[in-house]
Amino acid sequence: MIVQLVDARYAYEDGPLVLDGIGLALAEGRATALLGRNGSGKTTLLRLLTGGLRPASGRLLLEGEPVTYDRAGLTRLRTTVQLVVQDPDDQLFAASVGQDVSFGPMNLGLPEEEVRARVGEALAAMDIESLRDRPTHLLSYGQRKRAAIAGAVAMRPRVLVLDEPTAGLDPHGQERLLEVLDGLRQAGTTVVMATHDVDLALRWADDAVVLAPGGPRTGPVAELLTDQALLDTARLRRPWGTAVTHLLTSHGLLPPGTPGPRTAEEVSGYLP
Ligand SMILES: Nc1ncnc2c1ncn2[C@@H]1O[C@H](COP(=O)(O)OP(=O)(O)OP(=O)(O)O)[C@@H](O)[C@H]1O
Repeated sequence: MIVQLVDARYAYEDGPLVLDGIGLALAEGRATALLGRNGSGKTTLLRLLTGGLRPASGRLLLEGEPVTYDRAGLTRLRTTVQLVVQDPDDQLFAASVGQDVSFGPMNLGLPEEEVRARVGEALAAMDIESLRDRPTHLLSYGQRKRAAIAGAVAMRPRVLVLDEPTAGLDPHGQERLLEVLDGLRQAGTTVVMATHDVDLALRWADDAVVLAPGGPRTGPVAELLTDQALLDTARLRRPWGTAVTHLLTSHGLLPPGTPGPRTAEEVSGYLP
C-alpha cells in the first residue's frame, strides 16, 4: 500500500466529531471514489490523507511508515500525494496559468527542461495549452479548475487526490478529465476522487468509500453502490446502471445477481 489511514478520528476545534475510526488503504493504480452527503466529511478525509490535517487518533502511513508531521515528513508525503482542492481559487496563486503549473515542479528543483516538459504535458492533458499566458484571475471557473488540476498533474504524484474535480466542468471537460485520469492510472498512479456523482463513481472507480451516518463503508464500488440500504442511509441516489439492472431483473429479463452496466456501452451486452 502506498498510503494507509488506520483507525483515524477527527474533530474540528469546538466542532463535532467528523470522522470516527476510518480506515483506508490506497494501492498502486487503484481508483477510489469517495461519496457521502454534504458535511459527511469527504474534504476532511482528503485533508487527512494529504497531511493538511492530523488525525486526533489513528495513524497515516506512507509506504508502511507512520507519517511524521514535521517539515521533512510532510514534504515526503506531498511529493507522493497531491491534493487538488474543491475551489480552484484556493489553489491558484501565480499570475499566469503557465507560471502556476510550473511552480510545483520548479520547487522540486527539477532542471528547467524537465519543468518545461512537465508543464507542456499537463497543459495538454487538461486541454488548456492556449491558456498558458492568460492571467489566472481572468479565467472562467471551469478553466481555473482545469488549471488547478494541471498543477497537480505536473507534479507526477504517485497518488492524486481530487475534491469534486468534475463539479463545474462542461460534459466535454468531464470526459476529458476522466480520460486523463484513466491515462494516469494506466501508468500506475493511484487516484482518489470525492464526488456527488454516483454514476461517475460506478463507471470510473474500482473501490468506494461511503461516509454514511452509521460509519464509513469501504469496498468494491459495484458492491457498495448496489447496496440499497447503504444508499438510503448515506442519502445517495441509486446509479442509473443499478436501477436499470434492478428493473430488468424484476421483470425476469436478466437472471438475478447480474452485475449492472457501468457505462451505456455495456448495456449492449444485455441485448440478444
Ligand atoms: N474548519 C472547520 N471548522 C469547523 N468545522 C468544520 C471545518 N471544516 C468543516 N467543518 C465541519 O466538518 C464537517 C465535515 O465537513 P467536510 O467539508 O469535510 O464535508 P464534505 O463531505 O466535504 O461536504 P460537501 O459535500 O458539502 O463538500 C461539517 O459538519 C463541517 O461543517
